[in-house]
Amino acid sequence: MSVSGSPRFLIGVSHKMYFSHAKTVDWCRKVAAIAGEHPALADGAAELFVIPSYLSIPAALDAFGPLALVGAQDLSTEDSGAYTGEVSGAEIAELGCRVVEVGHAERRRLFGETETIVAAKTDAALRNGLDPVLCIGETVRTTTDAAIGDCIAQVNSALDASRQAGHSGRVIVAYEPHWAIGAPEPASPDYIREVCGALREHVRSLTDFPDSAVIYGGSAGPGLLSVIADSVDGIFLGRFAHDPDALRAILDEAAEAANSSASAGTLGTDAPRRSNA
Ligand SMILES: O=C[C@H](O)COP(=O)(O)O
Repeated sequence: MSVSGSPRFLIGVSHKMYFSHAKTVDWCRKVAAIAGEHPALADGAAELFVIPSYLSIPAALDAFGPLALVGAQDLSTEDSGAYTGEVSGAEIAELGCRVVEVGHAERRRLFGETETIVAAKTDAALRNGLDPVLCIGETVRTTTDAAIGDCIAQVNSALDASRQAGHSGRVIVAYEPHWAIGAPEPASPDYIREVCGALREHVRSLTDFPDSAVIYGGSAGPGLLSVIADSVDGIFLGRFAHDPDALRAILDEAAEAANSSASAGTLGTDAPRRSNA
């Protein structure tokens, strides 16, 4: 059975700083070959986005063509000027990127990114026509209620500058509990379901940011999407997508989960509302 309408699951991968340029090119070619023949992408069950290092963006764009959205791991708060070492959203968009990561836990923890900077970067993405992959999450393991409160506050804070400037667009909220990043395993399925379910409800109420979505990241890998599919719009992968075959397995899961929800008649309610895919 094929899935009609908007892609049901966003499957994102960030390479962080793990790969050399040569390794990135090799990975992109292998994953593009998988994506080109995978029914999940052909049927609209999944949409892939790939975030390599800045220098490998043109090669990733070449390797994937229309098979995946390509993005950057960070962007400047500014669009041009005397900001040595920075890369603007304008240039990222000019290259053909469609998404950009903002506020990843590692940038907050290692590079001092504050809520104010995250909000400025989210706005820089939106005003340049890029979908921010807005990374949020509680720093320490806590109750789901506390995590939900913390995460909703982070989403609202990140969107504040754009609201004031009147900029809107699709925001891909990547819920990544900091304690689950770089860990042996993800947060438990029940924990993810509860937090992502509440976040999804909140994000769907943000009428200034239509088509927005909530995906889970933090040691995600094969086997996870199948058990959290009812509560998320996708997953965000790091280390456990380094093997291209792992990504194939996750696309298999996306196809199966999308077909099950279509058979159960829940696709219309679960599917992220999309306009620019
Ligand atoms: O950007 C991706 C996330 O931080 C997850 O990374 P990880 O799966 O290697 O923990």
